Amino acid sequence: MTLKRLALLLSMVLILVLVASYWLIRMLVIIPILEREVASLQWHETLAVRQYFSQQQMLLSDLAISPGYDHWAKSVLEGGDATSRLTRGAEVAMAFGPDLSLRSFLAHDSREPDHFPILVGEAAYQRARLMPTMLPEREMVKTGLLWLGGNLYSYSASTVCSLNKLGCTLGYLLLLKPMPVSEVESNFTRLGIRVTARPARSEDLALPRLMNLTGLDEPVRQRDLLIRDSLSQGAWVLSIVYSAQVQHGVERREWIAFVLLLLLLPTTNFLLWRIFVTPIEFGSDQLLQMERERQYRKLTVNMYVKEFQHLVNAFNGLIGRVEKQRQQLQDLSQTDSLTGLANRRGMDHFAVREWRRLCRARYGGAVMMLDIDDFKAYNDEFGHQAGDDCLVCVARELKRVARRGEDIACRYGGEEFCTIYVEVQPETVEKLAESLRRHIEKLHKSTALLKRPISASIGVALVEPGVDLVKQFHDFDQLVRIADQQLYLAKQNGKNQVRMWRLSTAATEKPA
Ligand SMILES: Nc1nc2c(ncn2[C@@H]2O[C@H](COP(=O)(O)OP(=O)(O)OP(=O)(O)O)[C@@H](O)[C@H]2O)c(=O)[nH]1
Repeated sequence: MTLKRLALLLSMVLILVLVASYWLIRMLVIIPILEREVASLQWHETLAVRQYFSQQQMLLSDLAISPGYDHWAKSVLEGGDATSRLTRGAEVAMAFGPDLSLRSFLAHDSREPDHFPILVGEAAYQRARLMPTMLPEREMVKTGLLWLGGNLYSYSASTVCSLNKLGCTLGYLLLLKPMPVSEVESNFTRLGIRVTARPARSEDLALPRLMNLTGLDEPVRQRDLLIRDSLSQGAWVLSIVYSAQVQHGVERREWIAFVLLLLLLPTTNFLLWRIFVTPIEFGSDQLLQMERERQYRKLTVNMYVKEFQHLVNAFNGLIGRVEKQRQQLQDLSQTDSLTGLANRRGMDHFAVREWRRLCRARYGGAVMMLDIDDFKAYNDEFGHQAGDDCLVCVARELKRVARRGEDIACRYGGEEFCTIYVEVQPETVEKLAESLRRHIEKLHKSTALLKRPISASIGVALVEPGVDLVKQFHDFDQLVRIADQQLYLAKQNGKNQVRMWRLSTAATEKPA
């Protein structure tokens, strides 16, 4: 798998992990917390509804036990105006407005005071035939909610005594306060709660009761609560649609966040690409190129990631050390250990490089072969060590005359040396060769290493600037062979002399 694909895959996995994590946190943490919160809020909203209804009943209850109630009730029952201020106790009822109505009825069964038969209207009043005076000590005041003729009422029922031929008959006064459904609904609309009421059906009787708010821990959108009417033994259902809701579905904001997250994909991919892929690709391309060319260099890549940069630094350090060791090995393999000059391999290496330049630039050059005369005799006379010292002394002289960067002096083998001069004037080479010969002649005077005077024969192959070498020679060795031939001629001619072969642009002569 390529790094590009890996980066793409990683960024996709990253997004998926983000979405999955969000989803899990939402389902396992946020929603349960929300549900608890909403359940608590809904509980309070239910409580507010219950309190509203309780308050309505309490108001009637307060009215029924207030001191002016009896007189007011009596006058109203006898046809007085319920809202008249002249009626004693009317102020008690004034708080309820003109909607308040008072009904009376006889106790159906005084043994069951909790269950009043509902008798309303004129008939009930006639049957009650109330005495002009009410019993001051009413046995009880009962309050509740009543669904009557399609309307909702809050009521209070209190006992009264009606005198007739049979004596005192227990009766009831029913104080009714209409609670229009629209009014109830609008009362809760301002709280964000929607409340509707309807008569209960038989299947509704199992619903939880409004006045008993236990077991309402689960948040729901709408809750139906049963209100039992103890007067009529009827029941009705109050439906509460809560303002506090748990949104289980994915919200628009979440979709937007999800889309933004998807848009993050190319962004994260780009960042992964820039931070990881591009530098690594660049580095690996460099490594592949090095492998192809078999030339190892330091990586020139800047990693953004610290650890990767450490790897690059370590690689570069390693390459640096290997290159240094390779250079040392190359130097060693191309250096003569006795004299410190380049050996034959070193000379070949140099020659191949310079030959190309020589051919291309035609700046001229020279190969000088030098051989110590009668070195065997010197060796035999003073020993091998003295012979080595002699070689070292001659090598120093060669170094001295080939000190320019472009020149190279090397030990060609045994007591034979070779110096290559590039970009040099012919006269200079002549002078250098002759001066070298003379210096070697007088060398014993300047160093104690030499036991006696020595001499050297020199053969030179000189190519003047401008000569087209390609036309004349196959390779550099041809020049070396010519110089060697000149050396041979110098030896033949009596040694301790310089023999020079020269190729000028004008000359057409072939080497001898
Ligand atoms: N001490 C020492 N002697 C060496 C070394 N390499 C070669 N020789 C000796 O150099 C001598 C070369 O002798 P020859 O080839 O006969 O040449 P020559 O005696 O110089 O005679 P001409 O070249 O004709 O002047 C041999 O005796 C080799 O043993 C070396 O590294 N150290």
